[in-house]
Amino acid sequence: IIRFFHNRHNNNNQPPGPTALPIIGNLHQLGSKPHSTLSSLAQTHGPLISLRFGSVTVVVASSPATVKLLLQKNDQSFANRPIPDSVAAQPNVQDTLAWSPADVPWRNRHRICTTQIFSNQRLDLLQHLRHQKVQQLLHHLHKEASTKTVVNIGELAFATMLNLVSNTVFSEDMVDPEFETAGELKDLVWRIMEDAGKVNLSDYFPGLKRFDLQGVRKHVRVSYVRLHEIFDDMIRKRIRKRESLSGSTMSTRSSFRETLRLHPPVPLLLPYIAGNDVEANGYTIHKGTQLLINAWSIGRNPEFWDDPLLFQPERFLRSNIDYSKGSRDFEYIPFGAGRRICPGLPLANRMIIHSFEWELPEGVTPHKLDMNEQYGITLNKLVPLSVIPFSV
Ligand code: HEM
Repeated sequence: IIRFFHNRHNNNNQPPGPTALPIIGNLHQLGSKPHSTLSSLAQTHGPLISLRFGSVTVVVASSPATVKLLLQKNDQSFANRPIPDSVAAQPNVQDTLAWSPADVPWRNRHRICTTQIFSNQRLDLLQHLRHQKVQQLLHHLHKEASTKTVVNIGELAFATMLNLVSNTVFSEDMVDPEFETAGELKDLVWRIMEDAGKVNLSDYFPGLKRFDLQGVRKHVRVSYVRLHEIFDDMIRKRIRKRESLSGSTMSTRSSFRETLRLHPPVPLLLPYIAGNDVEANGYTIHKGTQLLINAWSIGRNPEFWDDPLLFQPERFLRSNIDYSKGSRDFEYIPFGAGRRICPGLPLANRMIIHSFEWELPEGVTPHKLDMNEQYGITLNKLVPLSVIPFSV
């Protein structure tokens, strides 16, 4: 009760929002899809809203301009994250990059990630290890397949990547009426990726010295560039062929980006906490307030995206913006933004898993797939996708 009156007293100039009940605040309003509820509330109250989750005051930003203001202009004030009790209960939370305070050790570890672990050069060099892991995963899936027949991707998901892959490759692409034509593309991807993954390139490419790392790197990079060029070229041809751009295309890269726009695996990013009072849009975000960023809502905002609910990978090809690192104007932020942006982005961007062949279980057709979402810190499919892996 003291907290309730204390909070009411402190409400001065907070961003607007729905009325909060004593003790529970707005928790009863969130429902099973908070990202979607918060998006609707933003339509009523504006792009910066205040709520109370129990005794915690939370501000939610739902427009690119507010995200830019908070995570770029005021990035010092929002450098830290509140640690939820459920996370704090786990061992060594302070040692994880995601939840540690933005102090000098965090900065060093973040820098090591960017320069040593996820740099393009390092990712190129370690590609063969990732291939090995994929092979192990495939092996596991085959064993599963021989015993259980159907593999539940939902259960296997290591939250972000596999969800994303399952959303992109299975759900949206399979709905494409021209999906049959993907066979040719798959052969092509397979060939190029195999080239890129050859460990001992000297056997494969005469003239390349065994330990000529420079050459290996060059080749690997060239392979990726070639892959993307070929995708882009195929899509352009298709665009020319069919003046109307409805339906999906077969570009892996654009399909991944489009999937991330419509189904961002971390819909509210990870929470931030205000280190001091911050003025935004004429309101005050008080020190200690939690900040959520609704990336899900921003990706579906008709002000920034034409026909936002349609799955149209072509939109990324038509745009001149370089989306590989998010966007300058903050309308595309599936990896977050600002100083705590996801350091795994370069790895996620190139994890095109190409070794899988899948079938839907009998009686299931692409059009019947349920694309509804289930909320969690990572967004899952409400009905997990079941598929049968075969012939690798
Ligand atoms: C599709 C794949 C992925 C998506 C969509 C994704 C998304 C995100 C998002 C939204 C955040 C929070 C950013 C913010 O609060 O502004 C984040 C943080 C983080 N991600 Fe990722 N991520 C992906 C893959 C990866 C991978 C592959 C790694 C590492 C191997 C990784 C490591 C991290 C770490 C360490 C943080 C915390 C950064 C910090 O707070 O300093 N992520 N990610």
